[in-house]
Amino acid sequence: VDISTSISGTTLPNVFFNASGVWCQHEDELQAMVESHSGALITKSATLAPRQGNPSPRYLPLPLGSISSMGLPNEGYEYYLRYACSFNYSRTKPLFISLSGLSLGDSVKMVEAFVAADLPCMLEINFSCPNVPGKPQLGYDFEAMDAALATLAPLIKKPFGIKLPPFFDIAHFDLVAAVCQKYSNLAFLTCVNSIGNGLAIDFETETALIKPKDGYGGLSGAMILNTALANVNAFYRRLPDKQIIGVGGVASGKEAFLHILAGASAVQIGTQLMEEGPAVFERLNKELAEIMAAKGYNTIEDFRGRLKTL
Ligand SMILES: O=C(O)c1[nH]c(=O)[nH]c(=O)c1I
Repeated sequence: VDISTSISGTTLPNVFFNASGVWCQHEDELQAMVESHSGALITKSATLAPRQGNPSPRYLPLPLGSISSMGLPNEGYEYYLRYACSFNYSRTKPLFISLSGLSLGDSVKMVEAFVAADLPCMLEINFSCPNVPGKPQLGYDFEAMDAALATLAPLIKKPFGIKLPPFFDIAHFDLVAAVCQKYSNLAFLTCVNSIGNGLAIDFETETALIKPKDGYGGLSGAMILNTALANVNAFYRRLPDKQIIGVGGVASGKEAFLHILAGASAVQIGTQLMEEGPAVFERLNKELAEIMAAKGYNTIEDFRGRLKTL
């Protein structure tokens, strides 16, 4: 995502954009993203049919991040296909489309429609929605993930990416990387989705904070930064021919710097965008540029992936 941004005189690639799900369900939100200082934008994960999602309260900020169980509310893939057809690709910033089929058959139908439209937007196939009651997420079923990629990668033909859940076992990093390596047009991995099925409880009322699923929801924000950095770096080390988009716990230029040091080529913002609004992107670009200047780095490639170990 090298939409360059000129901060303090230097032109830097603008590596920031929204995490799918935040500020991207409706056209007015997407327009606010276009007008923001983000380097790109991505739509809310789409299903075949529109969905209301789970009952509210379904998102809440927490002291160290947030908990959410939205339940895949979206306008249906045709809404985002129309948006992608009318998007001005020459004048704006790169557009990513997130698809999250409730079945492989649904994903195939949505992918076929986007492929038929032959648009410059980039597909990010979501393998990791943790909040659809009764639907275990694909990201934790490695055979099903492999089968889905075996079907979808040849259909998509062009470069595309997948949104992965966090993994917590070295053997899982190895297994998932081995699956991803098989698909040459799988160009990027977005790591990580929320840490699924956490539980936030109100001490006074002794009640779960969010309504869906007895209060179980995805954990995001500061509390998942170190898990996100580990996943970005694990796949960066294992998949040198692919790019990693880092997401999880980025609230300032500092966490963005750490994601890039771990290997990220771009950085998505979720909870902090939810809390601060699209103005967050101007601040993040400025802070990252200041950190780079202070450390003597001129470009992202001067430090991307250069994490040292002891
Ligand atoms: O509940 C959601 O809509 C949701 N929530 C998440 O935390 N990740 C996802 O990929 C999705 I699709």
